[in-house]
Amino acid sequence: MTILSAMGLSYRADERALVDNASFQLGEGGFTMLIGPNGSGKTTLLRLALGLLRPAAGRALLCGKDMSALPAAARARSVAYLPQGRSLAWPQPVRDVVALGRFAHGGAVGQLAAADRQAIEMAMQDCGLTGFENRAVDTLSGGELARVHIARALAGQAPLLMADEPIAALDPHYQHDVMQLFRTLSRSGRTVLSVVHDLGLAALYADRLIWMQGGRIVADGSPADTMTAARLRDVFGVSAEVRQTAHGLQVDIHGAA
Ligand SMILES: Nc1ncnc2c1ncn2[C@@H]1O[C@H](COP(=O)(O)OP(=O)(O)OP(=O)(O)O)[C@@H](O)[C@H]1O
Repeated sequence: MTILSAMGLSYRADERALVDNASFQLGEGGFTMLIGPNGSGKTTLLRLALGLLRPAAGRALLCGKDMSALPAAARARSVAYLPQGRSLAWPQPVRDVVALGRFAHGGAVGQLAAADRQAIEMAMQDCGLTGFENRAVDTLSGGELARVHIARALAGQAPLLMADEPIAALDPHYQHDVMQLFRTLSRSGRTVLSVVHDLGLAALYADRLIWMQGGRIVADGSPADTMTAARLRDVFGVSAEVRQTAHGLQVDIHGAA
């Protein structure tokens, strides 16, 4: 079953094509990563696919329905979106911020049902936040706060998770932890699409890589099929070695090409 269908999406600003005729489909389950250099259009494509930007051409369908026509609450129950720029100015406790992820289910803070509380506890546990529940979010480190945002997105238990650089602030342990968590979620039927900059993690954890360059999708397939030294040179301008090891596909970046 197709969960998300992006068909010929294009977006222009300042007389420039930021996304140009991009098409992809996501089925049930699977961990897909959107990769590409800075400014290649990944965030813009995510926002188009979510119906948050109006395309110059093309359509985005969620389970066959036009994404932009869906009421906000229905969309939030179907898609958890973890945007790139995240800030929290107020000193709320961690648990209350994670609870915001239940809002689309009617679970406002202060009137949470048992199912809401269970989803919140599970999301905090999955993100390594046990013991942080009552900490004010303005006292957290950047990495701890990033995990709170991920937990908030997970608490909604939406079938589709779209995340924009969710692990940028995390140390290697938590980067792997979150990638492993996303993979586990995708194995249990949730569809995960994430922008990731770390090509080593992309090679190790993704089922599928969608490569962007200059606003266009230039490759789409498994890491084994698409992650080649030639493509890394072409798309990212780096000299790299890609090899299959006992731990999976490994990418060694030697430097700028
Ligand atoms: N509203 C806008 N008006 C003009 N230019 C824009 C607008 N939104 C994005 N851009 C430009 O479009 C290009 C693509 O931006 P986008 O954020 O989609 O890239 P990205 O691949 O997500 O980049 P990064 O990896 O740096 O986060 C960038 O050059 C950006 O400056």
